[in-house]
Amino acid sequence: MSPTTQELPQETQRCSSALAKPSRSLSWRVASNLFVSFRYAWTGLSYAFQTQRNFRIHLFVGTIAIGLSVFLNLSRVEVAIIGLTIGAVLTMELLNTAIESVVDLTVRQTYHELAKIAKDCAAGAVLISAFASVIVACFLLIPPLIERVQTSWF
Ligand SMILES: Nc1ncnc2c1ncn2[C@@H]1O[C@H](COP(=O)(O)OP(=O)(O)OP(=O)(O)O)[C@@H](O)[C@H]1O
Repeated sequence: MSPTTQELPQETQRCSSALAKPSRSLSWRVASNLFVSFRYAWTGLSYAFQTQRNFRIHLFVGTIAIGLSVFLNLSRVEVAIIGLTIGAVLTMELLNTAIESVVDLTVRQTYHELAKIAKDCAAGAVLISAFASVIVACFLLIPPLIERVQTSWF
């Protein structure tokens, strides 16, 4: 049987009532306007760039892929598809970093099976998106690249 409202611990009641409000009163700070929101988002991107080696690798490879697609005169749709896949990989990497931080905040340096599942699944999501982007790049970049090499060499 579920406990009545009076039986719930005070902290749980406080959290429940805070969650019911749209003001997000549980948050330590809420962005006051759109500009401030963008500044926080930039801080997150900058944190990921400085601390996550994989994020830097994906950004580097993505920049090469976009440069190559422009150099090879790919159609606008093809460049857009490549851009979307790069965006997906970087987004997954950021979400992976966010999940890692929340897990570390929750369990600190103790081993927990659920912490392992959360981190492994987040890492798996990055892997899937990276794998998909490699397939897309193979289909869209390799054939015109081979063609370009053949016409310039032979
Ligand atoms: N608190 C924990 N409890 C159980 N397993 C953990 C815990 N912390 C980390 N692990 C295991 O160690 C692995 C590596 O942890 P880490 O925090 O470096 O994540 P990661 O996804 O490999 O990091 P990155 O994306 O930066 O390479 C996790 O995938 C998970 O299997």
